[in-house]
Amino acid sequence: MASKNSRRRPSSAPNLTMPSEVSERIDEELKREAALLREQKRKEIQVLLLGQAESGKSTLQKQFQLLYAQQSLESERPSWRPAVYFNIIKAVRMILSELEYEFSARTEGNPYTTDEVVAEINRLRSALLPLVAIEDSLASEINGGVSIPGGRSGAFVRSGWQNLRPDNGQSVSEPRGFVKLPETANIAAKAISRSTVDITALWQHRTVQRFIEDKTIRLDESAAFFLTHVDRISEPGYLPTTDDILRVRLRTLGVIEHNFAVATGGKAYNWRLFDVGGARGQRQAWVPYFDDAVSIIFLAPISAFDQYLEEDAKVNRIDDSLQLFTMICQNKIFKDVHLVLMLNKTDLLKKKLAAGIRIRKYITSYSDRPNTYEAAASYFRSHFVHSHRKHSDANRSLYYHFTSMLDVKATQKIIVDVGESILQKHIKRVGLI
Ligand SMILES: Nc1nc2c(ncn2[C@@H]2O[C@H](COP(=O)(O)OP(=O)(O)OP(=O)(O)O)[C@@H](O)[C@H]2O)c(=O)[nH]1
Ligand SMILES: [Mg+2]
Repeated sequence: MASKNSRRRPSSAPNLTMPSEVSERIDEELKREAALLREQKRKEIQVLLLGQAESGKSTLQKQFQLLYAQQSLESERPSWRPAVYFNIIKAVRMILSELEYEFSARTEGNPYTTDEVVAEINRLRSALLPLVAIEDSLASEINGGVSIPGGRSGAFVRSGWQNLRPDNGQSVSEPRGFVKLPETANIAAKAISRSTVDITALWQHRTVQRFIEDKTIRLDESAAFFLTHVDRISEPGYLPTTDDILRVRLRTLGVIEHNFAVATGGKAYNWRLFDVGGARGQRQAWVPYFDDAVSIIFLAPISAFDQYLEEDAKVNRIDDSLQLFTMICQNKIFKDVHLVLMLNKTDLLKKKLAAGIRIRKYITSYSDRPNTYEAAASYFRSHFVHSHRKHSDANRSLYYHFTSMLDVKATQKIIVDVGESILQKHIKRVGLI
């Protein structure tokens, strides 16, 4: 009996029945495409690097690059020069503006803000003014002319930023490995070379050192390193060392994908690492990348107990990190994700504790626990582990590591270990496709 539908079809309607060999060919093609896609998925390992701003995500990505794509790091090395100059200029500007503020409210009898000190600093300020004036245009050159929504200033990186150099040609008279600097970076290089003595005098000034010690002046974490190495950096043929590259601070904007070909057990895998901007305003950009991730590496800087968010000065950075981690543990979309926690910046934590900074002053619940690295590391770890236990799917394990992202040897060992466990998870997962 004819169906209702076929009765309704007008007699002029085309006959959609295909010859069987055509339909078989299409079936074959579809199968081939599906098999190709499956094969591609089998080879592709997607990993998200998550964590608040300055937690060390981009530094971990650089360590992956150093381990699995040394060649590409070599070719990018010259691109980091403007960023190193930017880090130096920003630090000088921050020191000078903090000093200006402190001097405007100075009190009688303070040996660090006497008339003589003010006169010395003012002389340095005048000498360094042309250098500081370059900061914004250098940031804009590094950013490729794009500014951060919301008007926040500074330099950041986004996808493909290394190729934004307007001129990376090499002339025959220049030494091998030398790459022409973009215009403003070139001006910055010359200004730094001319100002090396004044930068060092400012940096080593007893008032500056004292204000840094008592946190009147707060600088980016790598500022001290670059200011101490300004002589080396101001040399004409300067090329950033690996240590310089690991220390450079540039904010990540949006999500940047990095690909690494890694051979394991005779098989080639394509690791797709997604490095995200960690500031609060950036976090909504993470969402589209959640679905296909086999693993999340979450970075929590445990040295940040005495620091507050740049986005919200009332929020302690460890609190923010823990809240963010809790949200990730709770999110059902991640219930089958391989979760790795890197309790990062342990070198800085040790340094702060050795300098006598007391955790209890910033985190009252730390109470009268010893102010030692072992006690602090275990305390912070237990908070993250507890949050995971409380909010995660019961079947999901948490793999954690204490890390210092500037230590190449130790970090690479961790990357290999973590990589193996992520690969196991991946194989388990694709086995089900
Ligand atoms: N001392 C020390 N510094 C670190 C460590 N990890 C990262 N840093 C430094 O901390 C700064 C911030 O690191 P990034 O990797 O840029 O931070 P991020 O998480 O990518 O930050 P956003 O891109 O803003 O989200 C850089 O200057 C790094 O050199 C660490 O373990 N120890
Ligand atoms: Mg980053």
